[in-house]
Order: sequence, then structure tokens, then C-alpha cells
Amino acid sequence: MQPIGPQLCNTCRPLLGPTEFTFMDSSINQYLQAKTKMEAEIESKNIYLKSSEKEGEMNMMGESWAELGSRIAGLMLVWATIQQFFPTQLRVYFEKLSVKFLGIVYPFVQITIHEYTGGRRNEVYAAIESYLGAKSTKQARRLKADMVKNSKSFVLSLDKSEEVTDEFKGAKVWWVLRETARSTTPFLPYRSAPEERKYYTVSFHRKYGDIVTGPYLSHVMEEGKAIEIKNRQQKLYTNKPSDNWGWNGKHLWSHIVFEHPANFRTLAMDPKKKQEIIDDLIAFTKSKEYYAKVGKAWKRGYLLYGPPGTGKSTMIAAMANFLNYDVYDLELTSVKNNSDLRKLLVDTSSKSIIVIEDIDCSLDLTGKRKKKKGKIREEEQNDPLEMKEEEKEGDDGSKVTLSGLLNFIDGIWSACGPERIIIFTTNHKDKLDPALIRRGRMDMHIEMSYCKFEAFKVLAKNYLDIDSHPLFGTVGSLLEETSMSPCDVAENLIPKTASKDVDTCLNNLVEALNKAKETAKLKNEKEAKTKKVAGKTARRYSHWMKMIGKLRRKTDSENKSNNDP
Ligand SMILES: Nc1ncnc2c1ncn2[C@@H]1O[C@H](COP(=O)(O)OP(=O)(O)OP(=O)(O)O)[C@@H](O)[C@H]1O
Ligand SMILES: [Mg+2]
Repeated sequence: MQPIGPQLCNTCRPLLGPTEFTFMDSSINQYLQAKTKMEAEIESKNIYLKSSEKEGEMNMMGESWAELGSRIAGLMLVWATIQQFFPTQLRVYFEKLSVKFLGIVYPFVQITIHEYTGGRRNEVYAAIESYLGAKSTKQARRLKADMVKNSKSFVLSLDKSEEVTDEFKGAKVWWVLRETARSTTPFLPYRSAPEERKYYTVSFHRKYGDIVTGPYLSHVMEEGKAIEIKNRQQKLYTNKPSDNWGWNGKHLWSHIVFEHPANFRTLAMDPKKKQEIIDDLIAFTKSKEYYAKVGKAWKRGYLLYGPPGTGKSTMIAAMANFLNYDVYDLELTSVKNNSDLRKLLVDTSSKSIIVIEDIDCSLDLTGKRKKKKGKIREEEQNDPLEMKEEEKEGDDGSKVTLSGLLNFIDGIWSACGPERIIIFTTNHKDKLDPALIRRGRMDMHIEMSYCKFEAFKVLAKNYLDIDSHPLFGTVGSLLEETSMSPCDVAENLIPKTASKDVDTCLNNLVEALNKAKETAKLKNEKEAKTKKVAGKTARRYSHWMKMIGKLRRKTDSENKSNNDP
């Protein structure tokens, strides 16, 4: 026999639902009117059904609906009488009794999952959406289609009020996507918050409660998340200035679709180092249990350092594409204080990379802690009171401080979401406070260096589609003798004509390398000369200082002997 619960929901709810609610708050007279109206509606439904093709079958259904309707209406009458004439205690008793009774005649349970909870998009809702999207293609008649990654395919999801049935270990469930009406209050300057809008309901027989709330929902989450990862569009977020977070302070980040083409195959660097990084990333993504076991937050920090144009930003994009993670590009200069920094952190999702580019330029975080005015004395640098002053400055609305940033990376708040990577980039590693880049905060320090022969081969393959060439030897030895960033090498390799003349491109590169070598030689000679002159001046200075000292001592002793009696 088909369970009548959810069928009752979908077929009869439009008839019974509103009438029932109106009745709850009204008098018996209103009830009688409502009952008459409802019976009329049920009757009209019967009339409609009678005229359908399967007349006999529908007649039976119509009768059973009418019967059910009149039974419920009877119950409502009793309920209204109780509400009107019985004292509160008795009413509570009857309320309990009616719930019990409803449990017998309507043994279905319903769980609601809202799209937004506590101001954030509910991850459970998102997983259910993906899961049902895959399930609904065969069952539902109305689906929504969204474009995903590279615009190659569509992701389908359930449309409003469509129902999808699912079965798990013998338990049958009914999913429906519902939507509450938006607020139309004319007095409010804003419309209703988005968290009040969409929600899924899942209905099932009470006897399957353990299966559905346990293994079934876990199964839905797992499957949904897997589909989500497969289909998801990576996003590139950037933080809005603190003053621009919206009336409810909930819109901290703005985003666009992340479509950077970088990947590890096209990244030019030492292949061994590259493999090490790839292995490290894979190990990180598979270490959920390990991190839980050792009691560490599931996060990892990478410090990318090296001269300009050596591929630090490109590496971040390659990592994001490799892991299929979102990127949060954090602009520290537009964060007002440490408290706002924490809010931004809490608002990032899991499976994401939080990036702070050029950390040495972002804030006054370089080297040791500094005072605003004048030079700080050595003993003041480690003074805990000094640090407290600085902390105070960060929280009362002035600015982000070093300790605020340290807490952001490795404090209690850093564990507020799983599977996150934090990356800093800098051109000057030596300028950074050691506390900022110690292991545990920045677990892996990756040097992005000038282009060497192995990296050049990758670029030659990328830009000219060649694995070898007679000029490779010359290029290789020139790269050993001079320093050129992969960015500059790549620029020389880009064909300047449509014919893609490989020889011309490589000759351009050889010429540029020779020029760079010559410039570096001249620069070195100039530096050596300056050093030599400086050394000579220093020696002369010390010689004259010695002479002056001698002269002073001699004059002092002569004066002393002249003054002796
Ligand atoms: N290692 C590399 N492999 C492939 N391409 C590279 C590499 N390094 C640089 N490039 C190319 O040079 C351009 C600039 O590189 P990128 O922005 O990654 O350098 P960066 O190290 O972040 O520089 P900066 O320190 O100035 O921010 C990129 O568009 C990329 O095409
Ligand atoms: Mg960069």
C-alpha cells in the first residue's frame, strides 16, 4: 500500500492547509464557514476528478479525500471547542493528545533544511541541492539549469515545488524544494533577508526515522559533496573595505568566477621541487583523519618568496586549479582592525586558499615590531607591554597588527573551518618577522628563483612547442651565467609574428640574455669599484683618527709636564 502522508501533502495541502490554519485562530462560526468552504472545495475536486479519464478510480480517490477532509474538519471542530471553553491546563493536555493522535493517523515526519542559517549559506543545503540535481533528472518535470566550469556543461537542480522520491535501505523519502514569499513591507528599507527564502523538506515514515536521520542523510551529504566538487565553479574572492559590508554586516567578500589557466604542467621550475609541492598538496587533502588525530587544525601554510616575475602568483593559481579550491585574495590594507580580520576569516569556506600577496608591503609587519615615531631601542622590542599596546591599537578600531595577523593564521579562530590553505608571497623574505613565517604558520617555504635550464625547457614547450633545438645549449649556459626571471624569458619566447618563427624567438632570447649578462657584469664592476673606494676611504679615515688620537695624547702629556711644579 502506498503511504498516504506525503501524497496527502502534495495533493491535499493546497485544499486543507490554509483552511486549517485560518480555523486555528477563529471562533466556531468561522470554523463552520471554513468547513463548508473546504467541503465545497473537496467536492469541486471530486467533480473535476469525476470528469477525468480514469473515472472509476478517481471516484474512489475523490470519495476517500472527501471522507478524510470531513474527518479532519470534525477534529478541527473539537479542537476549536476545546480552545474556546476549556481551561489552559486541560487545553495543554488535549494538545498533547492531539499530537499523539496525529502521530497515529499521520505517521510521517518532515525535516526542513534552509538555504541560509546564521547568515551563511548552509553547506548541507548545497550538498542536498547537488544530490537531488543528479536524482531529479529522471523524475522531476521542472528543473533548473546552471552553467558550470568552462561553460561545457550544465548543472541541473530541482525547481520550486517539484517532488523527488528516493529510496535507501528500504526507506522511502520525498524531497520537495519550497520557497517562502519575500517580504513586501513598504516601510522597511530592505527586503527580507535571504535566509528566509528557499528550503528543502524531506518527508518519511516515522518507522524509518533512524535510517533517514542517520545513514541516509550522511549518504546524501557525501554524494552531494562529491558532485559539488566535480561541478563546482571555482571562485575568486576579494574582501570589501570594512565600511562597505552592507546593512547587516554580512557581505564581507565579493567574488567572480576563477578562470586562471595556470597549471603545474605549464609552471616553469625545477621538476623535483615541483613534484615535492604536488605531493605535499595531495598529502594535505588526504590528511583529515591525521590532523584530527594529532589535534591540529586542518590547514597548511605556504610562503612563496623570490624576485619579481618568478611565478609566485602563477603558482597560487596552479595550486587552486590542481585542488579545485576557491581563492580568497585578502587585501590587508582595506581591513580596519584585528576584529574585522577575524570576521573575514570566519566567512571563508572550506576547500579554499587564503592569499596575502606581498605581505612585506601590506602592513607595517616587517622585521621587528616598530614604534610609530623614532627608532625603537633593542630592549623595547621584546617588552610585553609594548606588545599589549600594539594589541590594543588593533582592536579599538585603528589597524591590523602583527599579533592580530599571527592569531589569524594560527590562533584559536584559525580552526573555525577545515581544509584551508594560507599563502603569503614576498620579494623579501628576510624582512619578515620570524614569528610570522615559523613552521606551523608557514609550513613550507618555497623559493621561486630565476629561470634555469629545466624551467626554460618548460617555457620553450609552452610557448614554442619544442623539446629541443640547436640553440638550447647556448641558452642553457647563458642562464647559468646570468639571472633572468621566467617572466622575462617567457616574454622573449613569445612569437612576435603570426608565423611563429622558432629560430627568431630563440635568437631574441640569446640576445636578451647576452645583454642581461653584460649589464650584470657592468653592475658588478661598478659595485666592486664603489666598494674599493669605500674601503680606501674607511682605511684613510681610521688612519687619520689614529693620528689625531696620538697627537691629542702627546699634547696632553706635554701640558701635564709643563704644569708640574
Ligand atoms: N615559473 C613560471 N612558470 C611559468 N610562467 C611564469 C613563471 N614565472 C612567471 N611566469 C609568467 O610571468 C608572468 C608573471 O608571473 P607572476 O605574476 O606569477 O610573478 P610573481 O612572482 O608573482 O611576480 P611579483 O613578485 O611581481 O608579484 C605570468 O603571467 C607568467 O605567465
Ligand atoms: Mg605576484
